Amino acid sequence: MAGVDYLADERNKAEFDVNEMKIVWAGSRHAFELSDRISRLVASDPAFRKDNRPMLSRKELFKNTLRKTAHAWKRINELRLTEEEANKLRFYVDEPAFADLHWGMFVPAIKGQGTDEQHQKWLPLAYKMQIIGCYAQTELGHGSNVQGLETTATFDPQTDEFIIHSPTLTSSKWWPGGLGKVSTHAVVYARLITDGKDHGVHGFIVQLRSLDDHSPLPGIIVGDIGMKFGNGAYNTMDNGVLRFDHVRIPRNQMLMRVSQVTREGKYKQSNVPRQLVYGTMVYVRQVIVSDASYALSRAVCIATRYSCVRRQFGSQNGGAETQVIDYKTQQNRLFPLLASAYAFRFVSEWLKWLYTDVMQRLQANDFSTLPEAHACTAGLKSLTTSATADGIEECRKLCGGHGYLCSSGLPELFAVYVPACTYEGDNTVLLLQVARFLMKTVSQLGSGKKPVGTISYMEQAEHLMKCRCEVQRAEDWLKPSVILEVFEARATRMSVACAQNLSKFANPEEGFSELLADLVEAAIAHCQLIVVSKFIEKLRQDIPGKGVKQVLGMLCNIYALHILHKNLGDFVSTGCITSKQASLANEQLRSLYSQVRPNAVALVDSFNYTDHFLGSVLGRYDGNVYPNLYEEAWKDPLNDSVVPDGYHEYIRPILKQQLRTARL
Ligand SMILES: CCCCCCCCCC/C=C\CCC/C=C/C(=O)SCCNC(=O)CCNC(=O)[C@H](O)C(C)(C)COP(=O)(O)OP(=O)(O)OC[C@H]1O[C@@H](n2cnc3c(N)ncnc32)[C@H](O)[C@@H]1OP(=O)(O)O
Ligand SMILES: Cc1cc2nc3c(=O)[nH]c(=O)nc-3n(C[C@H](O)[C@H](O)[C@H](O)COP(=O)(O)OP(=O)(O)OC[C@H]3O[C@@H](n4cnc5c(N)ncnc54)[C@H](O)[C@@H]3O)c2cc1C
Repeated sequence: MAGVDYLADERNKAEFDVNEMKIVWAGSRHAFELSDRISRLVASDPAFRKDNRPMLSRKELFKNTLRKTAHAWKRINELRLTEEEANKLRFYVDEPAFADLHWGMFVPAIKGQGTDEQHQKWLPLAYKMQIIGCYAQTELGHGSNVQGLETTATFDPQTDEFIIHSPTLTSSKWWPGGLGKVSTHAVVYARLITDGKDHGVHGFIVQLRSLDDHSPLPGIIVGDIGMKFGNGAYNTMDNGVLRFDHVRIPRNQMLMRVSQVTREGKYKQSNVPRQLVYGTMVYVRQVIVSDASYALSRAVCIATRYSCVRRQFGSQNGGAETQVIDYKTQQNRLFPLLASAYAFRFVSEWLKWLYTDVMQRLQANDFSTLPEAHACTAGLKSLTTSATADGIEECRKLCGGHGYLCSSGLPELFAVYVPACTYEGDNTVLLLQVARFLMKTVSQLGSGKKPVGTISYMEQAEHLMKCRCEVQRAEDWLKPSVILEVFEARATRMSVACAQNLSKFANPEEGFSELLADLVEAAIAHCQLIVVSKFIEKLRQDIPGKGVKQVLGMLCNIYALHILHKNLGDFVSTGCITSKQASLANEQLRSLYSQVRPNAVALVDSFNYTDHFLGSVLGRYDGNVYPNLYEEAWKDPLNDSVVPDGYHEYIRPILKQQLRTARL
């Protein structure tokens, strides 16, 4: 029945002001209004339809993405959208496309690594999309090990040019999004060679295709790397392969903010750290943390609404069966994910602030916070994307069999999302960067160098190494100071244990290699502490709206206690808590699930997702799942005819044969 809200009872149970929570989730009233307006704009435009994606062939899918991207660009210009609005529009269109890399990596790479002159030349062209660019770093042979890249950029002083060359098969650029079929230009990372000397990896702007007919320029071989995981999903993106055969570019197309090559071929370094060459990755990792909260919240929204609609067992006297959300097992799987979505949202807001702060400092030649920004973006990218990928799959399972249908939206969400664990740095490799940062910090304790920012808790290392958790009753676990101290103690003890074990090796690098698995765990403990502490910090702010702060407090405690429960081995073995305190934490967790239960649907409504964006029959706002699931099935092309194509060739002969056998 149209217009009936099957989730109305659930919505009536809410104990907080949903409209105020929507503003908290969005970040501000301005962000909420903008998001709300743009998401409706996209949802109401038939050109942005996306429910047919799983049915399309790769070619159809890709052309469809080109059409949508062109339509989005047209609307952005017609409506004179601001950069913020245009980014939101692309977000709600919800289809990975070359434009993500153009705006998300090509433009930031030029901004971050180019000189003022290079900005003046290239940015206006890129802003108007008169050129389209991608970020060509990874090669067939090397992705994680950026210093191992093989592409060369050799300076030719005769002609004042660089010669870009792919000396081996493994030096072929491989993976860059937007490269395969669309980009006219790329920021290419290559080893800079002047006068026979290798100066390591630097960025260069290289034109790949003609601006007249789109054909590859001489010396360039370029194409798509082929079909990826899942139908539809990330196959809207033309991840590409690229080879150079002595391609010449003018000297002024080397991005020269960090280092320069003079007309005479002299290599000079500016007064800035060479790691700024990696700056675009720091920027995107920060964006990816924010994306994690959105992807996880989508899956959680679908699973929560459907868990309220779905009933199994427990009917008494012919009454309704139990809503599956009322099973404690369902709550124990779902509510920590709901809490994680909020936790990741808040930590990503903080990370955005950190990134902006670092950028402002860099402008003033203050590079002191760069290592911490690198560790935080790398670590949180790793933590949040791994948890989100696992969380989406868990949400699929929480929806039982129907979760496996494409119309649930979950298979595609999972397939699109999982590469986030790999791109912008493999998650394990990134955690090892955090571990290096931690080991450096521990080694400097007592040297007079004060740990600052997210690592400042290590200043109390002496106390944290021996403190005892004061929890005696389950309610004691609700105290933020208790949770913080326990997480700080665990992180400190795990890092210090690694450092002590490292010191037993004569060769530190050998020790690091041997202890990789422990180091990764110490890094995770540190990152989880950051997420918990930023959630607690958020709750210290003034948060208006009836019941909003209270319900966020419940989610914060669920996030922390669930992490504690899942990592009991760490907490107990490092002596941070006793097994009795662990069981009290579990008791408190169960009680928190009961408190959150009536608020569950309202908490996912607060994400303010349109049905278009969710793209899920199971997650529909009105909860009217079954008739729509039924209707959706009939739309499958297999149901276009009653007797399937192939019946006469393949089914009938078998049946006839069986008939003959049966007669015998
Ligand atoms: C608002 C607009 C929104 C638009 C949309 C945005 C789109 C974004 C959404 C994303 C969605 C989809 C797009 C996917 C696109 C994917 C793109 C890519 O994958 S691009 C390729 C990414 N590649 C990697 O991430 C490679 C991973 N490897 C590395 O980063 C490094 O090489 C690393 C970290 C492993 C270092 O290795 P190594 O030990 O060899 O390091 P070095 O010797 O080079 O340096 C050591 C030294 O430097 C410090 N360091 C390292 N990295 C950084 C950094 N990034 N910043 C600052 N400092 C860094 C390191 O800590 C060491 O310091 P030290 O003091 O010496 O210990
Ligand atoms: C969908 C997608 C989009 C992408 N888009 C782009 C793009 O636009 N531009 C671009 O340049 N690149 C892009 N990439 C490439 C991406 O950045 C790399 O794939 C990523 O950095 C991982 O590197 P790798 O493939 O070399 O993995 P590898 O490093 O080969 O990893 C393989 C395994 O080895 C392990 N490993 C590697 N090194 C270590 C170590 N030191 N210690 C312990 N374990 C280790 C890893 O944990 C992993 O398990 C994209 C990739 C994907 C999947």
